[in-house]
Amino acid sequence: LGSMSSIAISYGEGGSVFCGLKSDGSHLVVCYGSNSAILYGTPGHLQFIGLTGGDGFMCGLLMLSHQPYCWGNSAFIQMGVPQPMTKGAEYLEVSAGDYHLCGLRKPIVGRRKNSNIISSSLVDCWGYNMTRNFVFDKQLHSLSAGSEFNCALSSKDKSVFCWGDENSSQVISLIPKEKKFQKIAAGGYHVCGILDGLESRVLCWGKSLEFEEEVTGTSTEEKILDLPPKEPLLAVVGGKFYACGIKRYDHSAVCWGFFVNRSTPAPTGIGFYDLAAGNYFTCGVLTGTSMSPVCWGLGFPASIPLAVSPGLCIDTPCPPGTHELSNQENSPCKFTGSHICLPCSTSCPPGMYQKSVCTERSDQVCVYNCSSCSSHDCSSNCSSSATSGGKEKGKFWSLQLPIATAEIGFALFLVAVVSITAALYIRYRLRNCRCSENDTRSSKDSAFTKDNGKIRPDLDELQKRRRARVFTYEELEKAADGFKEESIVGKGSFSCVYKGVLRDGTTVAVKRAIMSSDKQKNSNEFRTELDLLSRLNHAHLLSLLGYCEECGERLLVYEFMAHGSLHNHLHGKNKALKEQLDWVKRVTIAVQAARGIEYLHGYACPPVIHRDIKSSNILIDEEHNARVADFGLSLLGPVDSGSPLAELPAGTLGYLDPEYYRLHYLTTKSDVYSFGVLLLEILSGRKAIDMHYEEGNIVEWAVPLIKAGDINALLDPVLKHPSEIEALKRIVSVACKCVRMRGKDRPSMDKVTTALERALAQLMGNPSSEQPILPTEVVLGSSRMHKKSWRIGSKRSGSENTEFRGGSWITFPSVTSSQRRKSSASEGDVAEEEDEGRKQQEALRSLEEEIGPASPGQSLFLHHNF
Ligand SMILES: Nc1ncnc2c1ncn2[C@@H]1O[C@H](COP(=O)(O)OP(=O)(O)OP(=O)(O)O)[C@@H](O)[C@H]1O
Repeated sequence: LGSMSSIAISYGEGGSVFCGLKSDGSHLVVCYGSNSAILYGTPGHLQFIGLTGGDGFMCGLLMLSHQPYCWGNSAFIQMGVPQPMTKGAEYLEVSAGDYHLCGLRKPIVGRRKNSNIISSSLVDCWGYNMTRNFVFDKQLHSLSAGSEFNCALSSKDKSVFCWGDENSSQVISLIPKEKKFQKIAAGGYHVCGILDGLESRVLCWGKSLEFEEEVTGTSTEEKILDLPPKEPLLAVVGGKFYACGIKRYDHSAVCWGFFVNRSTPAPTGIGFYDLAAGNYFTCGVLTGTSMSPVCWGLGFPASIPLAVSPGLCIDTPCPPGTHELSNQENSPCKFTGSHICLPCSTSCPPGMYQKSVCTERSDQVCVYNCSSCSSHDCSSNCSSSATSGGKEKGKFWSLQLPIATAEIGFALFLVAVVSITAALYIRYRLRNCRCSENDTRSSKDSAFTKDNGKIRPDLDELQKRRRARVFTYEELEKAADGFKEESIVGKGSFSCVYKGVLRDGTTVAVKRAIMSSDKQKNSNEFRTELDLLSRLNHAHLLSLLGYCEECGERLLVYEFMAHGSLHNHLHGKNKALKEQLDWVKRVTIAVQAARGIEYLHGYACPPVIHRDIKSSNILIDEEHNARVADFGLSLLGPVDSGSPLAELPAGTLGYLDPEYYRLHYLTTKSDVYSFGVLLLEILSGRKAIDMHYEEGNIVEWAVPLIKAGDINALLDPVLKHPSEIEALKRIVSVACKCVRMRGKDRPSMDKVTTALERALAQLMGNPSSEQPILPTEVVLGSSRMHKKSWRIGSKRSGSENTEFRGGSWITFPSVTSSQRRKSSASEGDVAEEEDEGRKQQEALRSLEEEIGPASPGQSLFLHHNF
């Protein structure tokens, strides 16, 4: 509803969405909220001049073509560039009502002077019985759409002109005659305008106001009525049955009209640059440098983490009565000569007087008249400014300093008490997370003994407790041969990895953090990795043996993985390595990696989200077993995947969950997406991002192939197709589900693991899907931490769960694979999987998930790894 702006709202049954132009001057749009059709349809790569929203859809005016472009869902308007579109038509403004969109055309240049046409306006509308070209014999501006009608201001006499469905709105017959307006805003069934002149009073009319009688006469529990403010306003917007405005003197928001009872009121004490209204809620951009959006009312999007542009960028000088948005280091208008114009405040609040007038560059400044203070704000402001100068200052401080110091001291004490209590509580809660009895060791059981004054690890104890050993720098330097270039086995973004041999002959990998300017980041990642790795124990997670933190050096010591990373096998220079990785080995690696991740998600308490699942973090040991490595970015996740962490995106592009990087929703399903990319990489042998392909992103490349049933084009050409091609199809289907756009539509890791295990069994010539899952050690002959008691066809007892090692503060319940299967089976997964096997081909074709990762062209993808 309302006029085009840098921010817009969509509402309706599909959910509420707030969209705004980014505050970085890119003119790109970003949206938050709950209507997935809008969120996933947001054209992140298109630049817009301004935005407008309706019921279930959002539209913007494209910077390049000056034509509207809509996304979301509407039964009345075609999404994309609305049709029919007059060839070459260009628009100055667009505005959306509930089910329609109108655009005010640019005046056509080159017409004869004095012809009537020059003072005409062309308005094109689409949707709700309005799809036609309107020609009005007056020049119009400030187009503003209500539910089922439109209004605009006449440039000549500043009068209001409206058209559309008069029956529902009755705004046309009620237009106040001979009134001049600076601005107007159409709402559901009413229009509000700011009257021309210094008073800047608001005047509203329309059918919405008839509700006054209904409301006052009936239950005030249901609706609340507020009358329009008397103060001068800067801006006005219209909701369904209400309107909101920005007050001239303090930029605060005020709303009037009818509100459903549970609506939150407009926030007080804060100023706004601009507002946008939906049906029952309003959002505004806060004044100051934060430019953060804030919403109120009913049913608004819960959290909007990103700053947005506070206005439209124009390239003409700011008109009288407005001033340029100044002193912004990161101006929202990057194009030369373009700027945002904000209305001048014309009067000062009571008790204040104008210190300087509004200029083109800055707004007026109001200060308190200290000689006649009558409000608390004035007194406190005047006393602080008075005491801030001359002798008074010294006196003030001599009186205030001890009080301030005492206050600060008390505050610090309080913070310390609260922090300690919180820390103790968290520790207590985490202890309660433990399910294993082994964890309840006394802290006196130190794993370290004193040897000649130096702390030395008690290896037996360490082995039992699986705690990290503390190494000296000297020890590790020696082990890694002085950290010479020749000892390097790999490099990451924040570290170099060296091969080393400890004094006892153990071959280790020493990960040495590269000192970057962002020391805090390094340090945080180091500690996260250390904390997590020293506590997590699983056959398919890389074991941390110890660490060293001396003189600013941070080193982690891991088991050495003789065969390097999966990335190196699949994409390294040595082509033979890739060929050696046959289908059984590849799928085994996938199963093992899945088991490691499943353990992080399902068996640790609280769950751990890896956040950086990718082929270079899947390492392969001497016996070709896969281990998930690199917990530098890991987070302890929410207990259920339905409560996402609002985290800023981190990870490796190409593997990043779109929901995570677009909406900052981080759940265990973000790892599932990355794992899906990894599966596609294993199946196809191509990199996650590969600019040699037309579709640089593997998901964009693979999913259409899968949907078309062209599995042959997907599978790595280096390997011959296995006789059990159905097994690979099963994995292809799993991968496709993992990379679904919505996290909630992706399977959980335990389901992924079960499906992969079945596929592996099938691939190895075991056709029965009833067959128990093949343990890794049988496939690859590993002796590491596994019992080899299992044989194909044998039954496995619940106590034979040897995959999970030792306990720790993160709980690892003794759940066996078979138990896992049972629990899955209870959810009907087994049946689903079997069914899936039969309907494989059919399912592949009917995959309807909307796949749309960010295009590789986006700068986002220009990442170090590729
Ligand atoms: N324990 C290990 N044994 C053998 N090689 C290893 C080991 N750990 C890491 N490497 C090698 O070092 C490389 C770099 O590892 P590292 O974890 O530092 O970075 P990365 O995960 O590849 O990248 P980034 O840190 O940017 O995510 C790995 O790809 C792997 O080839």
